[in-house]
Amino acid sequence: MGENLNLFTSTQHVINDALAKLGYTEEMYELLKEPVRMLTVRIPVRMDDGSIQVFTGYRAQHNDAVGPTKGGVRFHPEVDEEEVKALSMWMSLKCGIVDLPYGGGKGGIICDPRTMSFAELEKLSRGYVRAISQIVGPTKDIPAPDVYTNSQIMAWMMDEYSRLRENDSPGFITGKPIVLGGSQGREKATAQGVTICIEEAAKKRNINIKGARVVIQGFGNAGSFLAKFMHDAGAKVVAISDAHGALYDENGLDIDYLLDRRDSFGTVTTLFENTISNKELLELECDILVPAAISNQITSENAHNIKAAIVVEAANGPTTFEATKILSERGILLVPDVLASAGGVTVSYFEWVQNNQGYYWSEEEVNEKLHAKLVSAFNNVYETSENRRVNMRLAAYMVGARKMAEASRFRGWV
Ligand SMILES: NC(=O)C1=CN([C@@H]2O[C@H](COP(=O)(O)OP(=O)(O)OC[C@H]3O[C@@H](n4cnc5c(N)ncnc54)[C@H](O)[C@@H]3O)[C@@H](O)[C@H]2O)C=CC1
Ligand SMILES: O=C(O)CCC(=O)C(=O)O
Repeated sequence: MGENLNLFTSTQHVINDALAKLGYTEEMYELLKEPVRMLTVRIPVRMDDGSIQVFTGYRAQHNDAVGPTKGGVRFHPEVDEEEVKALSMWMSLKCGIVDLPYGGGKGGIICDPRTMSFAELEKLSRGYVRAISQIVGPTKDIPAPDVYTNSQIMAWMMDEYSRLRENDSPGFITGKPIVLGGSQGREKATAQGVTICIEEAAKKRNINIKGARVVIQGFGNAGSFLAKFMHDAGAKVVAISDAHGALYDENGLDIDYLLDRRDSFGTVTTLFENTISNKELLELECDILVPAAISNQITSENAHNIKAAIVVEAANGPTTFEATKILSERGILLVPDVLASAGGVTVSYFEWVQNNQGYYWSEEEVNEKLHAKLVSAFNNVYETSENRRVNMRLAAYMVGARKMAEASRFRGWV
């Protein structure tokens, strides 16, 4: 039988293992094995040429025992229902790992924003909010940015929701522009969280970040800010990539120049002639490898060829479960997505808290609180992995699942 590349069913396997290790019954797995709610919507948009295009969108809410559900909205041509379900389950785990009062949610629209005008994107964003408005809200389910969505799209969505409710509702969505109630530090938060995990993982492997060779797949929100943080910390970022290819320089790339030249979709390699493939990038000699783009990048086919000592997953689902096993057996320290990429939702939570209280914090305050949460989460997962003799992914699932399982039990659901 071939490798399981289905993100949803492979996630179910690990949740099942995690719950069994924690001593929960089969009934708890029955509850947590898929989202409690899944809405599919069709959104008609009048395009600039006068034609009508009907887009398909989703919103999945995995488990709301702990509190309202929370998670980003992805605009991408390859969005599908099972992927959105898996992404919502990972959000529940992330919120458990960093101890936020949320369950997991996630949304997506099948579209390619790179080929759409500003006006078309605005209509699509507003249409999506109208279509899902019954099941979302500041105390129900709070969206945020993800792949190919940004603060402008969050602003349109917040405005549409506020108009529908006839109430200014900044707490409906996070990742907003600062002037509309966004939080200091949210834009860079995912990369900050990944950086904190890299620092903690490097300590465990006695790697000095200064001078360490770092390879990053993806140069969007997560990847590009991470490249900057690593560069500023004295690491040598030897390769980065986008959807079109990768750039490699064994002496280190000029990150400030690349940041200056990348477009709003995280594309920069098209400006260069000398590129390598994303596949080659993953197998480069380096100390730290960070997949920060899309899912299913490290599989049983290339896991044996990964040269990094540490793999830190900024992206959601970049490593298959079979590849996780191979990397762990090879002694590579894998920091899983549900931990490494939790910086984004952590600062989204801070944004929501600030919106609810109407009082705003400085960037230093946000970063300090983020640092404390991520260091504690990393060490909790690492210790669980050591003490229970399980790999870091299973350990993270154990830590993440416990809170929602307990909340579900206390509510009398199981
Ligand atoms: N933005 C956030 O706050 C968070 C993002 N993430 C995850 O991080 C990953 C990246 O997200 P963002 O940086 O926000 O997205 P983004 O839209 O800002 O950037 C995506 C990057 O991935 C590249 N890419 C797209 N398709 C690719 C392909 N087939 N092969 C190689 N590269 C490709 C794009 O060219 C771009 O550089 C995703 O898996 C996302 O779910 C996770 C937690 C929070
Ligand atoms: O900021 C958020 O609420 C969610 C971010 C997200 O979608 C993710 O962590 O995958």
